[in-house]
Amino acid sequence: MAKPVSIEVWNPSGKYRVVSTKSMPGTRWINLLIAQDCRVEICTEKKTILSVEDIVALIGDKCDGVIGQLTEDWGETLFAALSRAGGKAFSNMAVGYNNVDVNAANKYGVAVGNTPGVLTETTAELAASLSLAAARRIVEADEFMRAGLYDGWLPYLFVGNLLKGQTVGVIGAGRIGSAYARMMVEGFKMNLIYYDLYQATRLEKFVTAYGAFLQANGEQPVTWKRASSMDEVLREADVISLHPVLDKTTYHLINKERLSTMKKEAILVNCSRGPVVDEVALVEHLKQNPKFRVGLDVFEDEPYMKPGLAELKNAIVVPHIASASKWTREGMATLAALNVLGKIKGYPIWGNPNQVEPFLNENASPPAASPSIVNAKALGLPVSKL
Ligand SMILES: NC(=O)c1ccc[n+]([C@@H]2O[C@H](COP(=O)([O-])OP(=O)(O)OC[C@H]3O[C@@H](n4cnc5c(N)ncnc54)[C@H](O)[C@@H]3O)[C@@H](O)[C@H]2O)c1
Ligand SMILES: O=C(O)[C@H](O)CO
Repeated sequence: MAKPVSIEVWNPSGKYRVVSTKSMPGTRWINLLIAQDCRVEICTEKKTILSVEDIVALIGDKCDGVIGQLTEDWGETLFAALSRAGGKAFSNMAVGYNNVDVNAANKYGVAVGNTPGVLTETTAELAASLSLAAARRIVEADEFMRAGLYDGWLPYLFVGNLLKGQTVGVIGAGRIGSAYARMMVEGFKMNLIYYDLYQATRLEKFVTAYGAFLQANGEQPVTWKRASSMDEVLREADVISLHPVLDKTTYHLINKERLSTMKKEAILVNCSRGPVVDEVALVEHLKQNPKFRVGLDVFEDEPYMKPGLAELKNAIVVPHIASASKWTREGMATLAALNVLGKIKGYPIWGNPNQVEPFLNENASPPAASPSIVNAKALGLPVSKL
């Protein structure tokens, strides 16, 4: 028998029981659920990562839907428990859903939601911040200053890399990868090389138009290239940012062999998922190549770092905060709640998960749809014509 898990209850008399495994930013998501007759239960346990047993206890005997987190293991056990409790909806409060076994959800007929779009620019901004911080050695310089080591300007003090005119490489040019590419091209006049399974047509058009604008103004135009292999990006780019989904094809995409093909002074940024990089190989590479720098938001065994990483001056490490802006986190909570609510109410699925703005407008009621259900097709759920 699992021990009871502490909760906070909103609208106790609500007809539908919706559980959130964590407290989430803002109150709009709670109000939207209450307005549609939901009793909202929020887990208030102090520990950061809930176990499968904790979540089974939270689901209990009757539960219509759950909002969960990317740190939780949503597999056979949890979907079976949710299904037994009468639940038909689960949403991650995240766009990535590599922590969810979608086949298990399909088996129990549970819709799986995610939260695309609302975190695109926020995540791209953090990737750009890490790129700049690594290029200009901002964290090292900050530590030096605070340690009282600065005794006057010197020609060699914290010399880094100029981004203008260098090449930015993007692996996974989807929503976030494309937004990051635009920031680096437009903001720093970098040339672009990208690799994705699909052509990023809008991104290519943007760089072409921006290059023409620069040329018309007497400046060096920026260029773009769609690489035919990932290795081409690794060989040619000065700054490389990783933005693919994590799946079998991207696990350890960056390994010892591939690191050795990169420029000795390259910068590698990872704001996707930790296991996209073989972190042990990365630590070794950083030790052997002190001018190679990394900016990491995600780690292979979160919350842990592989031994040696924390001691390296050529690594900047932050705790998975790429989507951490107030607007984005409140929006993620809203989208996750509306995914669950939409399924409970029998609404159709929103037609375009890349355009979720109508759900985020605080001054209007959200559309009667679930914003993004990743297994809608597998479950045969109807798609909204709105
Ligand atoms: N660090 C964070 O806080 C944070 C925040 C948001 C998203 N993410 C991660 O970023 C990922 C991407 O998010 P998105 O909204 O841009 O998703 P997206 O689906 O729009 O983009 C992912 C891209 O990866 C490409 N891709 C898939 N397999 C590939 C492969 N083998 N090689 C090259 N490209 C491949 C896809 O074609 C797609 O264009 C999420 O799945 C999530 O894991 C992390
Ligand atoms: O996938 C996501 O949404 C992130 O990792 C959380 O910000």
